Amino acid sequence: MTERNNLYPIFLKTAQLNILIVGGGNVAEEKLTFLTKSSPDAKVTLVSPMFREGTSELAKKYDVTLITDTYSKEYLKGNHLVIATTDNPKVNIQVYEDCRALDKLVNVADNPPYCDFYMGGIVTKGNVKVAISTNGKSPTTAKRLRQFFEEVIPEDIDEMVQNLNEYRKTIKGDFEHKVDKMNEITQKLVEKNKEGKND
Ligand SMILES: C[C@@]1(CC(=O)O)c2cc3[nH]c(cc4nc(cc5[nH]c(cc(n2)[C@H]1CCC(=O)O)[C@@](C)(CC(=O)O)[C@@H]5CCC(=O)O)C(CC(=O)O)=C4CCC(=O)O)c(CCC(=O)O)c3CC(=O)O
Ligand SMILES: NC(=O)C1=CN([C@@H]2O[C@H](COP(=O)(O)OP(=O)(O)OC[C@H]3O[C@@H](n4cnc5c(N)ncnc54)[C@H](O)[C@@H]3O)[C@@H](O)[C@H]2O)C=CC1
Repeated sequence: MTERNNLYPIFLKTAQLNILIVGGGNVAEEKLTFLTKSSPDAKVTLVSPMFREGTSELAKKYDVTLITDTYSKEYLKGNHLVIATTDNPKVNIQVYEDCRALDKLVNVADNPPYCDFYMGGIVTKGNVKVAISTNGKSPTTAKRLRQFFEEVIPEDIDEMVQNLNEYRKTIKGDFEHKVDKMNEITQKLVEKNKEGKND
């Protein structure tokens, strides 16, 4: 049987969660860059003996706290999600084990077996967000797909979402009637794609 991706994507309300990144090097900066690009309201703390200049810049721009120290278990307190990015595999695995013991979700960025979740490729257009994962098999494919969808999803998709949001408030009747109406007026979206037309 061919393999399939069994991961379940969820859309986290980052404004009401605390995220800890352990480490302050290239990988930490990459993860922080994509995290804040998608979720500028994310509350993030980094703990590391050293930080890159770009990381300090991001910390000034967003809700990011930098703690200059080596990792210890105490830093997990108050954090819901943890991402370990140090260049010391023993430290990363320690972070993983400490998190599992406390039922916190953890990602060891360079080590898929030690991830409860993966960071994905992300496209945001107004209220619409698309997240992409290759099941950890090819991050570069996730990046290319992200770039592809950034191109093909129209910039005005948010206008349609806003209009439909207004319209669904105006439909009278029971739930079933509303569902039928919403399905009816959005039917053309999928029909067009089936016929390969874009206008
Ligand atoms: C499993 C996962 C765990 C996680 O980090 O969450 C993971 C793991 C690893 N990444 C590695 C390398 C690279 N990662 C990228 C880029 C991204 N990686 C991201 C996610 C993930 N990376 C998760 C799986 C997601 C999925 O399911 O598809 C993205 C999508 C999101 C993000 O980083 O936030 C972001 C693109 C964002 C964007 O552009 O939109 C590039 C490309 C580049 O930078 O150009 C390279 C270099 C090329 C290469 O090596 O392929 C290595 C090898 C390290 C080594 O060789 O030692 C491992 C470890 C391994 O696979 O074993
Ligand atoms: N550079 C890359 O693009 C990739 C690197 N990797 C792997 O990921 C790991 C990290 O890579 P980089 O970020 O490039 O390394 P790096 O050397 O740039 O950063 C490592 C960071 O970890 C911090 N650190 C070390 N011990 C610590 C501790 N006890 N507590 C807290 N922080 C600590 C360091 O101060 C530094 O900020 C390496 O194992 C590397 O092989 C994996 C994928 C890609």
